[in-house]
Amino acid sequence: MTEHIVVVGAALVDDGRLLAARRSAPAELAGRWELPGGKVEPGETADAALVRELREELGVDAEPGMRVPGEWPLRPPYVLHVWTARLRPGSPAPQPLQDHDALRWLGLDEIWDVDWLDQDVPALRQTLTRLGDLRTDVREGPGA
Ligand SMILES: Nc1nc2c([nH]c(=O)n2[C@H]2C[C@H](O)[C@@H](COP(=O)(O)OP(=O)(O)OP(=O)(O)O)O2)c(=O)[nH]1
Repeated sequence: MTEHIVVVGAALVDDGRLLAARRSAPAELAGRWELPGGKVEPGETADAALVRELREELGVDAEPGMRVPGEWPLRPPYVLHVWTARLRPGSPAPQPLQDHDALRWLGLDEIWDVDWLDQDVPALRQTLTRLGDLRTDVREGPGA
């Protein structure tokens, strides 16, 4: 039986915008955009991993919200889970400290303006249906 290892991606929302992060490594992923996050460590809960990864990668103090239903396959043995998150009051603004070389806050009409990792596109589509205010008027994805 193949064990899945969960990668948590944060749908970090602030002021009606979603944060996208551009990967700086490894070479095959560099330049593509993703939800910030990372691997859940053994014995760690997903929401704890999310808070840890966002602190390490972005320097923010984040509060996890809800898990977006679904699981998206990445390179085996990894699978992507998405959680909504927001910045706690007083959190520093995100900076690309680790793993990323650019960040963008995307408004409603900008979600599909960046070159998301292919495997993130279905996860994002599902996430957008769960994001309340961000949902309205969002196009359905590349080619839609
Ligand atoms: N964080 C994140 N990783 C993603 C997404 N989509 C996607 O394919 N991945 C892949 C990239 C990596 O191969 C893997 C996550 O690894 P990572 O490098 O972000 O995780 P990490 O910080 O725990 O890494 P590590 O250096 O400790 O091994 O999942 C996504 O939306 N967010």
